[in-house]
This record gives sequence, structure tokens and C-alpha cells, in this order.
Amino acid sequence: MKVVLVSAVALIDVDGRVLLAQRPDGKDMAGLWEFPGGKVEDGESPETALIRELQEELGIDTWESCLAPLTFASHSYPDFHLLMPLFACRKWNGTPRSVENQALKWVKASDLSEYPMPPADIPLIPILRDWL
Ligand SMILES: Nc1nc2c([nH]c(=O)n2[C@@H]2O[C@H](COP(=O)(O)OP(=O)(O)OP(=O)(O)O)[C@@H](O)[C@H]2O)c(=O)[nH]1
Repeated sequence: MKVVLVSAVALIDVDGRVLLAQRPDGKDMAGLWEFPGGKVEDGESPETALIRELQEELGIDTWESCLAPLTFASHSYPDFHLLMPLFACRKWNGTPRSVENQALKWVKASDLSEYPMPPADIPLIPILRDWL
């Protein structure tokens, strides 16, 4: 099966809340809440892909030195196997805004399980909660 590399980030604000983005209507898994990020393209590292995605999706700038590896997801979907490093980031320039029409929400660690997420993300929640 094809392994797809997707880079994602837990953006953490000064109150320790995490930013979730809701997948818009019309996409696979519409309505589920996920971590900002996206597919790593040819020639990119997971870090440079994430920096690009954060500009495109949220209009914020961050730097490689602000991306700390936290954990990863490895999950088989029917048509591909997702390998998704999850970084943690507490420093960026700008205020995240919905550039691509996705709903955004800052969520307390203890409330993360109330947001329906893609199956690949479920094992990440206790890790994030314990870490925060
Ligand atoms: N960004 C992100 N993607 C995730 C998470 N969990 C998860 O299963 N994914 C999956 O990883 C892939 C992310 O790719 P993407 O965001 O670039 O692609 P997409 O499906 O939105 O659009 P596209 O395939 O039309 O380009 C999607 O299949 C998405 O469902 C997550 O927490 N964050």
C-alpha cells in the first residue's frame, strides 16, 4: 500500500490550548476536527511542508526551530497508509485565521476528546493531553 507522508502540528497558545481545524464540506472526512498540516510534497522536509501549510491554511509564519517533534500517527486507511509526524509549536507570527474556509477552534487539552477526529488522530490525544 502507498505510504503518504503528512506533516501536522499542535499549535499551543499561552493558555495551553490546542488549535483544531474542521475539515470543510466536500472533502473526505468532512466535519472532523484535525491538526493543521498537509501532505509533504517532493523536495520538502516535514518541517518545510508544515511551514508552507501554516502560511496557506492559517496565514501565520513559523520557523523550523519552533517545531518540536512530539509523536506520530501511523494508520491504514482503505486507500493509503498515513504516516503523520506531529510537531508541537508555541511560537509563530500572526493570528491564525481561516484562509480556506475551515472552522478553527482553540481547545483545552482536557476537552480534546469531545471533538470528533479522523481515526488516525485518536491515539495522539492521550499523548498530547499527558504532555501538555
Ligand atoms: N492535516 C491533517 N491531516 C490529517 C490528520 N489526520 C488525518 O488522518 N489526516 C489525513 O491526512 C491527509 C492530509 O492531506 P491534505 O490535508 O493535504 O489533503 P486533503 O485530503 O485535505 O486534500 P487533497 O488530498 O485533496 O489535497 C488527509 O487524507 C487527511 O484526512 C490531521 O490531524 N491533520
